Amino acid sequence: MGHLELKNLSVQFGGLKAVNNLDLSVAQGELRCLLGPNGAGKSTTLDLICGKTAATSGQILFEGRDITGLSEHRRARLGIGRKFQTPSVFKELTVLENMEIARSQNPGILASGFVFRTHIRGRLKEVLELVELKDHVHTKAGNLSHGQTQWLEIAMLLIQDAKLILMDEPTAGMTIQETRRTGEIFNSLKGHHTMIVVEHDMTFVRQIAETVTVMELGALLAQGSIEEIENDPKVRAAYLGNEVANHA
Ligand SMILES: Nc1ncnc2c1ncn2[C@@H]1O[C@H](COP(=O)(O)OP(=O)(O)OP(=O)(O)O)[C@@H](O)[C@H]1O
Repeated sequence: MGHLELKNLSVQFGGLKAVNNLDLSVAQGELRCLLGPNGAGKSTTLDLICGKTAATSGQILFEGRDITGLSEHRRARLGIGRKFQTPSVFKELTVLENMEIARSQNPGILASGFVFRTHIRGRLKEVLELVELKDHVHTKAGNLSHGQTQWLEIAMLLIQDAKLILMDEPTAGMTIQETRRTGEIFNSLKGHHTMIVVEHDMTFVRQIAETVTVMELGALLAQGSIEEIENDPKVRAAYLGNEVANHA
């Protein structure tokens, strides 16, 4: 039994089956890369898992529990964290204040900041060190670089102890150095957090990949190691051929 299981999952928007009878099993602590051409249904799959979109049919099991009918909020409470493409940090607040809010999940609890600091200082330090923001705790989030803002968001999911982290193109807009560092961060999270990462940057995918799942037209096209995927004629025809051509 995987940490997360999608069984025959579908969602239909009007006449379009954006996700079509998808089966997927992701093990505890695994980092799964999700690839596929534009419109393949990758983001919609993340929407279905976090509860932003309701499934038309099929099942979603998280830690063995059927969460298909639960609200987005309830799923978040169970430890499913989503990082969207657009950052959702509070720009006027510092890195530390953003982390405090993430931890409390309720801005009203800021008043208990002292208790917060004493209790989770160790973990906070560890997380901020990991994302290289420990020297920026008093920097306003609005003054961080693009890469740092993305890392702050990841740190906010980590401090919430998200068990399953869903990320949609986390390296979009990052420099080569920031992308590489993001890969190192993800690699160090393996085994501790289950992650599903939608990505187009193949250099990054090669850096972090364990099992790779490729979608096309809402369905599973291929699954395997990065070598298997890159050498799969079906995948090359549907996706990687274009990617290589686009980035040549
Ligand atoms: N809320 C919605 N209403 C109607 N159609 C939608 C909705 N969300 C997604 N779609 C459609 O579903 C299909 C799958 O979209 P999705 O964004 O999941 O693809 P993707 O694989 O993430 O693509 P990309 O790589 O471009 O982000 C697309 O044809 C999209 O237009």
